[in-house]
Amino acid sequence: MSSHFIGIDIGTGSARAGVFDEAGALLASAKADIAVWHAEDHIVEQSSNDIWRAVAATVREAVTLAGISAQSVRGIGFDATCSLVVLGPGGAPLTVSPSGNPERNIIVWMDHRATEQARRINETGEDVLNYVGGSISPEMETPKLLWLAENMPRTFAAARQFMDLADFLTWRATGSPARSTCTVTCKWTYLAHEARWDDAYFRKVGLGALADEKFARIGTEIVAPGSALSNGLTNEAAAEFGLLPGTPVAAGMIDAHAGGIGSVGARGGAGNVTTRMAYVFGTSACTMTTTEQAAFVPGVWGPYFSAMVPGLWLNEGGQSAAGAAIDRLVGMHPAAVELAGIATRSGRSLSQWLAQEAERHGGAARADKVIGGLHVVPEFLGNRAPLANPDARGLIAGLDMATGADSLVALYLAGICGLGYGARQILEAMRACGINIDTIAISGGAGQSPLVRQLIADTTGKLVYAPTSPEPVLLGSAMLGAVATGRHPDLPAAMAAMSEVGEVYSPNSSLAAWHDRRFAAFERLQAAALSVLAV
Ligand SMILES: Nc1ncnc2c1ncn2[C@@H]1O[C@H](COP(=O)(O)OP(=O)(O)O)[C@@H](O)[C@H]1O
Ligand SMILES: O=C(CO)[C@H](O)[C@H](O)COP(=O)(O)O
Repeated sequence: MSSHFIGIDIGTGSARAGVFDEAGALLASAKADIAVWHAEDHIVEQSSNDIWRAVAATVREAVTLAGISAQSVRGIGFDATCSLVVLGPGGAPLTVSPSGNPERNIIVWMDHRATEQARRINETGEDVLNYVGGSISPEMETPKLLWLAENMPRTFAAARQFMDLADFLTWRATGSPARSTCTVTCKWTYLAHEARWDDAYFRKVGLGALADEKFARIGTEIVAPGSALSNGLTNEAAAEFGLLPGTPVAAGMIDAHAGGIGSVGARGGAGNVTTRMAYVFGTSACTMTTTEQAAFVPGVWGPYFSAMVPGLWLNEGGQSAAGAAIDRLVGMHPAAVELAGIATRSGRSLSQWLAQEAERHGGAARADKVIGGLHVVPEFLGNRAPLANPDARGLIAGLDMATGADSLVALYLAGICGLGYGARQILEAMRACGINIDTIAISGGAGQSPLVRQLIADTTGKLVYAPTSPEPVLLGSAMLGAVATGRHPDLPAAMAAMSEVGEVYSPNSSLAAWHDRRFAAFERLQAAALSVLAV
C-alpha cells in the first residue's frame, strides 16, 4: 500500500491541511477560516478550541478529497504561527483577553500589547538577548508572559501550561507536553545550543516564578522538530480527524520555518541551504538563512541553533506585516471597494486581481512606467528586521490626485517593491556580518504569484527559486510527518527527496539601476518616517 503524509498549517487567518505522497506531490488540500479578534491597543486574539475545530475539519476534507484510506496515512506534521496559547486546569482554555471572553485564550503573534514589556526586557541587556538579534520583539513569548503576569495576574497564576501554538496542536493530537526546539528557541529564549533555559534571565525580567517552578509550565521536555511524539494520535484525536489511533505525529514547527523546510533544500538549482534564503511571504514575511557557525546580525532574530535545519544555526528576519501591509495599503484607495467587488466576483482577492491587472500593464518589466514616482515604506506594523523597531510606521510618498484603477495598480506595485527593498535591507545587514546569499527560495500565499516572484528578484537583485510544490509550507509540515514515521532519516533527507526547484526568476538587468535608486530612496524615506515618530 502507498504511504501518505499530512501537513497541517495554521496561518493567521486560516487552517489548512494537505495530503502528500512519498515524493512530496500534493494530492489534495483543504482550508477553513479561523476566528481572529482585533481590539484597541494592538490586541489580537484567537481561540484554541476554534483552531482545533478548523484543523479537524480540514484534515477530514483533505483526506476525502485525496481519496486515500486512513491506513495509508503514515505520518502527520503541524506548523503554526508563533502565537501564545494559555491553558488552565484540565487543558481548558484560559482567557488572555481584557474582554474576559473565556474562548479568547491565544495572544496572536502580531499582537503588540507587550511592547512596553519588551522595551524593559531589552534594557536589562541580558546575555540571552544576543540570541534574538540583540533585541527581543513584542511578538515573542517572554514579553507576552510578562504582560500577563503584570496585567492579568489571576490568569498568569491559574495557567497550567503556556504553549506555542504548534506545540499546543501536537499536545492536543497526542497528549505529549513536549515542546519543539524550533518554537522555544525562536520565541521563548530557550538556548538550544546549551540545551537549557537561562534561569538568570527569567529572574531579572520579572518572570522568576517560571524559574522557581523549573520551567514546568513552559516546557521541560524539548525535542527536535520531526521527533515522533508519544504514541501518535490519541483515540479522541483520531476520531476527530477520521484517521487511525497511533498514526505517528511529529514535533512541529513555526509556520515560517515549515516554509523554509519546504523550499530551501529543494533538489536542483544552484547552491544549498547555506547560500539560499527562504522568503516566506504570507500575512507577514519571514527571511530564513542558515549558517554553520553562529552569526550575530544586529536586528535579525537569532542565531538559533537547530531551530530549522538540524545542526545549523538560523537567522530569521522579515516584516511583521507583508501581505497584511499590502491589504492595508490598497484598502485605503478610493477605488478599493468597487474593485474589491469586481475581484470577489471573479473569485480573487483584491491583491490577486491587482497582480493580474499589473501583468496586463506589462508586469514587473514595466514597473518603472506604471509606478512612476510613487514610493511605499510598508511598515504599518513596525520594522521586524533589521531595525527591530516595533514603533516604525508606514509611509507613502509621491501621491497625486488620481483615483482610478490604474493608480491603484501603481500603488500595489509600489507596495510590493517596498517589501522587496525591506528584504534587500535584511540581505545587506546579513552580508555585512559575513552571510552571503545568492538565491531566494520563495513560498507563502503571496509568494505563489509569478509577478510577486519577479518583483522580489528585481528589487533584491537575487535569483528567486520557486519550488515545484504549490504548497511549500504544508509540504514542510508533511516532511516532519515523514521523518517522524522513519520514512526519511532526517529533515535534510526529506527535503532532498520531497522538494524540487521549479521556476527560476532572474533579476531584470535593465531595471537594476532604477531599483538601486529606489532602494536608496526607500532608506531615506524610512529614516524620515522614524525621525518624525516622536514629534
Ligand atoms: N498576489 C498577491 N499579492 C499580494 N499579496 C497577496 C497575493 N496573494 C496573496 N496575498 C496575501 O498573502 C496573505 C496570505 O498568505 P498565506 O500564506 O496564505 O497566509 P498566512 O500567512 O496567514 O498563512 C494575505 O495577506 C494575502 O492578501
Ligand atoms: O513570527 C512568526 C514566524 O517566526 C509568525 O509565526 C509568522 O510571522 C506569522 O505567519 P503568517 O504570516 O504565516 O501568518
